Amino acid sequence: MGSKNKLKRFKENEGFQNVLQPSREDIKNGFSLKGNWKSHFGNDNPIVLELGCGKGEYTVGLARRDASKNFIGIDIKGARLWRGAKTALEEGLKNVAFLRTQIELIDEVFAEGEVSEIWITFPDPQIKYKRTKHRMTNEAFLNRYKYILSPDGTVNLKTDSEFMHGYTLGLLHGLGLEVSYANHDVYKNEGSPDEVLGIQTFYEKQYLENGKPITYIKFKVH
Ligand SMILES: C[S@@+](CC[C@H](N)C(=O)[O-])C[C@H]1O[C@@H](n2cnc3c(N)ncnc32)[C@H](O)[C@@H]1O
Repeated sequence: MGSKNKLKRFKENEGFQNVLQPSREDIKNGFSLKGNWKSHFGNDNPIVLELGCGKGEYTVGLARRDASKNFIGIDIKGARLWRGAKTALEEGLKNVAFLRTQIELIDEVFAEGEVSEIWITFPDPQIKYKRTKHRMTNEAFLNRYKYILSPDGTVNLKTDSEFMHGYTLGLLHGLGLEVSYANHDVYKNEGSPDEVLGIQTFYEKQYLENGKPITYIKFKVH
């Protein structure tokens, strides 16, 4: 995408009421919506997050299917999440928001137990050892998810990366955490939930065109 187009999207994001772009200072000084997301949505419905949402296919796709929950897509790239925000506005989806921030700050933007479910969709696997700290299912991230999730909250990981799939299963096993469901090729091996098969992301479509198997794990962190 050209820089002119990006700038146009950044400008539009500023006017979208479903896009929140707190500065690092806003967050460090005590983010106003932390523990108070119901004031943004005007209801107390369960909150579901999509982390590293890109264009927000899961945020929008799940929101279309379930009006009884609120969905928040989080990504640092404003020009990408613009796509999901624009679609949600065009379709009048009131249960959608996008938050432009670092996932590392997640426990500063949501209060303890404020979130009911997390989707991690096609994260960069960060295979190199020195990149371990950026891997979105490492132990430090799992601890952040544990803090913001309600006691029966769940995490969903959908990825093309066999490395990420195996790494996460191994880590969960080592930590004694419950894996509710795992599938290493969701379109070949039956049994995945409808929302796993029925919503495809931008990256996923590219991986599918190249014949890569798509994996899925549903797990708990408490
Ligand atoms: C491989 S893309 C996947 C995007 C989308 N989920 C999809 O499947 O099409 C990973 C996304 O995660 C975002 N991301 C990676 N690390 C992040 C971080 N620490 N905080 C916020 N966003 C991050 C990137 O900006 C990128 O949009």
